[in-house]
Amino acid sequence: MKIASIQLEISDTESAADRVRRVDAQLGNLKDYDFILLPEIWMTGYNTFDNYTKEATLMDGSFVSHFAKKARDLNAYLFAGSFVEKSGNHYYNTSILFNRQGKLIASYRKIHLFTYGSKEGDLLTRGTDPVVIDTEFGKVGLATCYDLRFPEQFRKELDRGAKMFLITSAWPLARLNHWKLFNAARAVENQCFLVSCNCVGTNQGVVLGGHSRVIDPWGNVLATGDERESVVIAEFDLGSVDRIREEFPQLKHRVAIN
Ligand SMILES: NC(=O)CCC(=O)C(=O)O
Repeated sequence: MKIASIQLEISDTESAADRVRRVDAQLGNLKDYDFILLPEIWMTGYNTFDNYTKEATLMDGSFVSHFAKKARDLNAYLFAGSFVEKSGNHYYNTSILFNRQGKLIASYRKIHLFTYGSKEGDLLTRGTDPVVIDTEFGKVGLATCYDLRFPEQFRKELDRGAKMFLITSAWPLARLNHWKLFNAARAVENQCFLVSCNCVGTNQGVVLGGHSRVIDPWGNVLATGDERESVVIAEFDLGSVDRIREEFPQLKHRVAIN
């Protein structure tokens, strides 16, 4: 399975339309990938809270239809990162996954909204449902940035059959050590592959941390970005998850603790 994580630069000077054009150009260069990822609220810029309600779109709006077509053109699973979704009087941080035919096969509303120096929790409604979706390679669990700090969400996804986690993020450089730690911990404790997509650049004074990761169930970093815009790529066999879990059956040794 070939995977590409587009570690996008976010700046306050680029318009959303220009950023979409730039992403389209990057996608155009990614031939023969099975999974492609984009970061969290990348079109608006995660920290540009004043634009959240202005730029919010419906689930059947232009953001979704645009990337449905891209997935079809690329013949790839496209995890298009997240956008501000408007639904009735509520706004959500919603990530979306398309299959190779451009069908929207999963949408996930961020459960753990970030409130530490962030207006996300004031502006948005939190999601309630962890998401795991079947793909031709196996089951995949979705999560968004701050969710990484909450292992119980990933355990729930494991219990629903996840063999790989896809993470969309706008995680700052200030807590890069936590980012690296949680990326590895969620992979190792659940014996899953984990692929993350973070932003770089400076958005509303927040320096974003990059270091998008591809991590195997042993915690080995198969690929990583640095603090510059790049496409992080890796190739691995998701079938190896079953072999690793057989060889080192840690998940069979769980004890229900009340
Ligand atoms: N976008 C986010 O959820 C940021 C999370 C973060 O900065 C942290 O957990 O630290």
